[in-house]
Amino acid sequence: MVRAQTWILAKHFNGFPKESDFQLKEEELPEPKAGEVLLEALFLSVDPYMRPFSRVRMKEGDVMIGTQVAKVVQSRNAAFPVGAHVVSRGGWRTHTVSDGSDLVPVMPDWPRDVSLSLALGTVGMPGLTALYGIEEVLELKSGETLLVNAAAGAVGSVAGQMAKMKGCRVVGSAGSDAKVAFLKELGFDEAFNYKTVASLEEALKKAAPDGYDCFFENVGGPFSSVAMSQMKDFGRIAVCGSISTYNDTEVQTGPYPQMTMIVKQLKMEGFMQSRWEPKHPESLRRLMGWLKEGKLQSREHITKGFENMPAAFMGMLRGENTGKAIVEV
Ligand SMILES: NC(=O)C1=CN([C@@H]2O[C@H](COP(=O)(O)OP(=O)(O)OC[C@H]3O[C@@H](n4cnc5c(N)ncnc54)[C@H](OP(=O)(O)O)[C@@H]3O)[C@@H](O)[C@H]2O)C=CC1
Ligand SMILES: C/C=C/C(C)=O
Repeated sequence: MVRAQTWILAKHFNGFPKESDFQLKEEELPEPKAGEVLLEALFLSVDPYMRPFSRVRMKEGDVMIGTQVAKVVQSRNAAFPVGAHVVSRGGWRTHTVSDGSDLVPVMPDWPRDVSLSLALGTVGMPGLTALYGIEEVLELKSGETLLVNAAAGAVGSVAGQMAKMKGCRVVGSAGSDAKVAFLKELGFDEAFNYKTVASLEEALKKAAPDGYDCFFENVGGPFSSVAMSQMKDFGRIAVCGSISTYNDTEVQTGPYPQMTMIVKQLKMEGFMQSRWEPKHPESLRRLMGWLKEGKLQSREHITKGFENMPAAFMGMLRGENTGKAIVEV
């Protein structure tokens, strides 16, 4: 018998999440049956989607949704032997009994000198999101100018670096001066702190006086409207996320984008990285290749202790993370 800890959604979030919306529970897990494995979590991912998806995909009392890198500690499933590392969609749990259907083995030949936590970040779902946004949605081309917001985060930092690899001019916005310095370290051509600039419009104009060919949108809300007005004619916008709206209790309205889109003849496409799932293995190999070649830098914001999952989640929503937010058990 193993005693597992889980974090439960005690109460649907109303506005910004509170400590009391979560509840830590303990349970005794049964021994794995034929075809099952017992997993021990090593690293848990802290992702923005948990905020909006908790509302549509969860009910109160459910284990918080999420992915983790886990080690197989008991196995009655030949596909997942003891000692294997997997990415599991088991949620906020220290231990999980799984029949294997929600498990993806960590890439074979994962280098010893690369932390397995990156399978939740640069060489995982956020890295894939950046890659598909840049290549499949924007079809970014050499010489183009790209704007990325939430640029110092897990997705934005990879999107910006990929654009640099493609020979683009890249402008990033982020919420602190330390994050702006990080973006410069990554090779962004221009970066600014959207919280302290006197005018977002002026900051965007100053960074790219001729406007933007492409916009990798992670933030939504008022930032989006201002950025849209700075697009070049026939500009392309990849709508990846809308984090500035996730905690809203009332729907934000206007300014409405239609006239700007018509006059500038813009193309705007929302996407989920899961659309390209068949490409994931090859895409992960490409991300790992760039990492090993030193073309892609990766930063993590690691919080220690499973008991700190809610704090890490709320901290990420407040912008405390530079790079990928992770909890190490
Ligand atoms: N479509 C898809 O398939 C996927 C979409 N996403 C989306 O991509 C975006 C980035 O995700 P990810 O890289 O994992 O997260 P990050 O690592 O970027 O962490 C979230 C960051 O969002 C910023 N932020 C929080 N609140 C606001 C706000 N009100 N206004 C502006 N910025 C804010 C903070 O940075 P700062 O200090 O700069 O404000 C914070 O650090 C999210 O919108 C997420 O939902 C992520 C994965 C898949
Ligand atoms: C899969 C992730 C989706 C968002 C919106 O974060």
